[in-house]
Parts: sequence; structure tokens; C-alpha cells
Amino acid sequence: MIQLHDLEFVPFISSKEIKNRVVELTKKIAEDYKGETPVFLGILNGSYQFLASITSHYKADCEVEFTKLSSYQGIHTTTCVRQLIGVENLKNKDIIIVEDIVDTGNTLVSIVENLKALEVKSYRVATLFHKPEAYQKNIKLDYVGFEIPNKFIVGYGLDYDGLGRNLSEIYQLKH
Ligand SMILES: O=P(O)(O)OC[C@H]1O[C@H](OP(=O)(O)OP(=O)(O)O)[C@H](O)[C@@H]1O
Ligand code: HPA
Repeated sequence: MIQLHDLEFVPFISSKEIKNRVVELTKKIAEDYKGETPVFLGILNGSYQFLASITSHYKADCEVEFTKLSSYQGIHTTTCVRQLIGVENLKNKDIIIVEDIVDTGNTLVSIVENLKALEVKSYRVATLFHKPEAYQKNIKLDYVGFEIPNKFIVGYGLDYDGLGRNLSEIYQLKH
């Protein structure tokens, strides 16, 4: 068990299990993008470990970009369109959105809206974790590492109030 700030977490998914699953997903991506040069677009901050692991196993041509969504402005979050920061030349490119987790899907919707406006050629979604019970959107998730229960997790890029991103395995909130 570990403690981060005021909360306790228990071991959930080992680093070995993560690595094996990332290798499987990367193989599938490589098959699907044979002859193409996809752009792995990491959504900061949480995706950095997952993206590094995918690209270390991806042997064909690819590009890597990182972006961040601007913070919500004001309190009316549902009516606020968030902008992608730091991306310019994605026009006509084949994008693979790389997320650590798709939970409610709100973040993903903003990302996809932005990519459409940037006139990308295509986009697919790779996410290491997905909470089907929490997902309220209908954007297709093309590469999913693990479907998990609707409980808060940390590790491998995912944080609780800034802590836990550096952990190499996944921990789940205790009760
Ligand atoms: O599907 P959703 O309910 O929108 O949640 C998923 C998003 O939440 C986390 O990002 P966060 O905004 O916490 O930023 P971080 O990656 O810097 O931790 C995570 O990295 C996803 O981007
Ligand atoms: O379970 C989670 N853990 C950390 N960050 C998150 N962002 C959405 N869901 C989660």
C-alpha cells in the first residue's frame, strides 16, 4: 500500500503487465499504419510514459508531438472550448492521439474538435486505460490497453494532485 497526500492506494496493475500490453498495442498500430508515417500526439502531462513506451517499440517511420489542453476558463466548463497548445503542422497528417486514460471522455472531445479544425487527414485514439462505466461520449477508442472499473488510479503518468506520475506500476484508490 502507498499513501499520496491524504489518500491510500493499493497495487492494481504491475509494470510487467503494462509493458506486455503496450508491446501488443504497438504491434497492432504498426500493422494498421504499414507504409504510412503516423504522428503520435501525446496529451500532456499524463501520456508521457505511455508514449515513450510505444515509440520505443515502434520500429517504422513515425513522428512525435506533444500538446496540452488549455485550462478551463471561468466556471462554465461545459460551454467552454479548450484549445490545444503548441501544435501547428498537423494538417493532412495521420494522427494517433495518445492518452493515459479516457474517463468521462470530456478531454477527448475537446482534442478531437481541435484536430478537426486543424484539418488533419485522419485520427485514431490510443489510450492505456479506459473506464467504460464513466464514458459518456461516442468517439471510437481504437487502441485500448486496459478497461478498468470506475475507480481512481495513479502511476505510470497518472497523478493524484501532482503526485504519483513517476510510479512504474498502477495503484488503485483503496475503498
Ligand atoms: O476523460 P476525462 O474525464 O476528460 O479524463 C481524462 C483526462 O484526465 C487526465 O488529464 P488531466 O486534465 O488530469 O491532466 P494531466 O494529464 O496533466 O494529469 C488524463 O490525462 C486525461 O487527459
Ligand atoms: O483515475 C484517474 N486517475 C488520474 N487521473 C485521472 N483523470 C481521469 N481519471 C483519472
